[in-house]
Amino acid sequence: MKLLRGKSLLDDPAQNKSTAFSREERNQFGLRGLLPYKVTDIKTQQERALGNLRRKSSDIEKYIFLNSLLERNQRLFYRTMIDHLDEIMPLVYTPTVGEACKQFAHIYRKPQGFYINPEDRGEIASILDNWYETDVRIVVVTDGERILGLGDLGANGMGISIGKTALYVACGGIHPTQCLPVMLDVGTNNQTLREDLLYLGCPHPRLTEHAYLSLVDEFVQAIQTKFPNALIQFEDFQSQNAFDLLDRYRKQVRCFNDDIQGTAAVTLAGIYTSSRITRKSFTDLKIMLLGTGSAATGIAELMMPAFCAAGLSEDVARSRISFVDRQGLVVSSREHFKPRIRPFAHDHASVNFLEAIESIQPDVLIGATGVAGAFSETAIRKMAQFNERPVIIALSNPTSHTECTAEEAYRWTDGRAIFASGSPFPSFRLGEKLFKPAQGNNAYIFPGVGLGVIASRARLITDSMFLIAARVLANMVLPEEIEVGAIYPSLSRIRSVSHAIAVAICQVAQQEGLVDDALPQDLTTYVRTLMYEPNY
Ligand SMILES: NC(=O)C1=CN([C@@H]2O[C@H](COP(=O)(O)OP(=O)(O)OC[C@H]3O[C@@H](n4cnc5c(N)ncnc54)[C@H](OP(=O)(O)O)[C@@H]3O)[C@@H](O)[C@H]2O)C=CC1
Ligand SMILES: CC(=O)C(=O)O
Ligand SMILES: [Mg+2]
Repeated sequence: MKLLRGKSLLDDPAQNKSTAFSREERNQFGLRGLLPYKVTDIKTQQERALGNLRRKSSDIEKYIFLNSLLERNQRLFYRTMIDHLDEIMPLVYTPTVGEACKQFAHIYRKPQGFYINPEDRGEIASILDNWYETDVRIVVVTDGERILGLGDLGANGMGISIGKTALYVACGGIHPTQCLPVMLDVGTNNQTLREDLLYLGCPHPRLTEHAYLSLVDEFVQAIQTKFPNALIQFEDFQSQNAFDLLDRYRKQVRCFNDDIQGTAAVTLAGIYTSSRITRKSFTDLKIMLLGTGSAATGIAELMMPAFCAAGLSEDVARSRISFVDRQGLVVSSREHFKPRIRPFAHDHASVNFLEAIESIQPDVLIGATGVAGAFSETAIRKMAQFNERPVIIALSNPTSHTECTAEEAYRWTDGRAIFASGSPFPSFRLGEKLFKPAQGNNAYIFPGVGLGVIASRARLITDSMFLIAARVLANMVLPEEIEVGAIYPSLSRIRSVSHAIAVAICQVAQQEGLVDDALPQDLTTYVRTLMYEPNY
């Protein structure tokens, strides 16, 4: 790290300690006179930061404040975030990041991350030399076409890459210098954005077909060349591209798609835990998915090996999973199918969503539609008619797009629902009973997977890694959490979750022959020593 002095030192977010510079450091680094008298510690700085944060009157103002703190003093930002995850994660990540993406061009202060656009074609590898860090291990890339449930936000989608990298650091212990958020700006089909004077992305329609794919190819190749130890996380791509790119690279490149694979793992973990609460056997469960996009399809495709590993035949496993789309239950008599959904079509009469619930009587209902209110009162009440404890997982983000709220799920089931949602809901009291809804978000998975891949230097990222991540996550839910109906561990333990997932990923990587150099015997200690702890 380059040794800085004076104003340059105070302006460098990675090295700045601000008022925590000691008298000796102030002397040594030419800081005398540039700081007020008192030397404070990080805890006191945190108090000031939290006070300033809490004085802001809206979440988007809090987001702006936190972002500028990150730009001022990286260690103070991450220490505060880690110590106050319940309060800060919803401001840095969903739901606030959704609003921040919508307003990205209007609240823009300073460049963060890396922007690539079609004019960079043929030069991506060389312009990556402009990135000022050399040991990049995590690349989170989006093209902004499906940001949360908000649709095409073009280059404004950079907010999601930035938010995910903040979680890699805070929840997964990856060093900030090792993370690179990327916006692959291929244009936007969002006319309103294109006409917005302040919009900062390429104001033309999206690249498609060969022009699109060849740019992504060049980007992936350039990352391989420039940062050979990095993994690439594809985030918030439109569904067809998401699957096409994953299929294209997953056997050659250390990469995964978070919306497909990370979401599948967190949902599977929730399903495992729910059967501890309902005392139903995992292999008896019937799962119904509303939506047939990246998240829902990924879940079904990971449920299959999970069911089969638990003893079901492929046919029986498949019969336990049903999809509902805009037309109703996906049935085999249909003429047109999405290819990945066809295997899950049921030999069943064509019925609408409500009739499908009534007829199939699923144990678990999962929403991945991006549509607010897609779980109606009638749908939830039906689930509660034949399930003592209906499992309702409303994955869609941000909160304004959730299939149902926590309060609705509990009220409409007289408090019997086992509920989780993509974005957080506050605790909720119904009569005497206090409910603490859990957050079913891939944030429980990708930081640990990333840490494990960094630790093992696994060449590829496989489905077995997501299966084990789900198992580890489920096993970490405590009896007292089960007691209040939570199917995920408390967020305050997310770093331990990531650590445990990473250790398991190292083991799988070794078993699958994806590791070149032998790993230390004591993986638990080894992985822990890799985890970044922000302190001065
Ligand atoms: N909690 C978490 O960790 C995660 C949450 N998500 C959230 O899940 C949501 C979906 O993401 P993703 O799968 O990637 O998005 P996609 O766009 O790939 O899929 C959305 C799906 O929902 C379907 N759909 C839309 N409206 C309805 C409706 N009224 N009835 C039935 N189906 C409907 C769409 O149908 P059609 O194909 O016909 O348009 C499409 O199949 C988003 O809100 C996202 O934020 C995603 C990843 C992780
Ligand atoms: C959580 C997430 O990845 C999404 O909503 O897209
Ligand atoms: Mg996503």
